[in-house]
Amino acid sequence: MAITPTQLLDWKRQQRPIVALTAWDTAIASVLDAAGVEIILVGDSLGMVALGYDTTLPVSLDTMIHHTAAVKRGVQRALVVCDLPFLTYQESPAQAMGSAGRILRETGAQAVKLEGGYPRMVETVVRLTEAGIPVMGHVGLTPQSVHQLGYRQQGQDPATAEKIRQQAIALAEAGVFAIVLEHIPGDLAASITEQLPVPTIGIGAGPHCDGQVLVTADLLGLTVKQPPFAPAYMNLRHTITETVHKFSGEVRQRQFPRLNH
Ligand SMILES: Nc1nc(=O)c2c([nH]1)NC[C@@H]1CN(c3ccc(C(=O)N[C@@H](CCC(=O)O)C(=O)O)cc3)CN21
Ligand SMILES: CC(C)C(=O)C(=O)O
Ligand SMILES: [Mg+2]
Repeated sequence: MAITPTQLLDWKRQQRPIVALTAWDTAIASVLDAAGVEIILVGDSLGMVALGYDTTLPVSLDTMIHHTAAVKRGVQRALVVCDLPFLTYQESPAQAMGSAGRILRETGAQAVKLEGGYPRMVETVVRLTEAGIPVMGHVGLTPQSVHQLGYRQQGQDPATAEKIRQQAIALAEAGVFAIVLEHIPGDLAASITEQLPVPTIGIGAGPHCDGQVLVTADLLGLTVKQPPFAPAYMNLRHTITETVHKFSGEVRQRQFPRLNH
């Protein structure tokens, strides 16, 4: 049975933590899905990790659709969420409807995610959810605003902390089924999590969110430069390097292929 946004709401009520990870291709998506991850996010961070850009801003809607369709083909159970990329939704609710509509129709993803909160995104979230499109919010460090915010932790002083809280409340009232809280103090995330009726999914937001998300390449130790809040659970760069060295050695010694290959 596929995971639904409604189910995740129940999980919050039952205080059952939600596991979310990113993917951008069929191979990794199918492994994450079989391993029991609840949410697979096709994050626009793929622009940085898979495509080598310095920021997420160059990622296009066509690129997100291309990768999300690949991810969806590898997934049976997890909820597949696609990031709306920079300037494909901020202009107007109508623009957001067009972009989200293409994502759902052309990829089979069940939901979209957008960055930002009150007042700009509220009307957009209302319109999308009224049209039957589940929306995930994202506040705190919003990487599409890197040229205003940098990649620093947000909400350190009481005024910006309060602004982030109000954005989260407004998004929940507008109808998001979950909200990503990125790179904010743990006590702020804990207090927002307690206050909101919808699940919070933290990244660099402490242990008291309803779920956690990481960029899978960070989790696996494949990223060149990890964000400070993203611990590598293994060193995949090292493992791949050793394996390639082993293969290279066998080719150069004419040990590969062996007769049984
Ligand atoms: N691989 C990867 N993982 C991520 O979590 C991620 C991306 N890419 N790309 C999109 C955004 C960018 N993220 C980042 C990137 C860097 C920092 C970071 O280094 N922060 C430092 C220094 C900030 C500064 O002053 O520039 C910090 O101490 O907060 C944080 C979040 C999170 N997101
Ligand atoms: C880090 C997550 C929340 C994200 O937005 C992304 O991967 O693009
Ligand atoms: Mg993103």
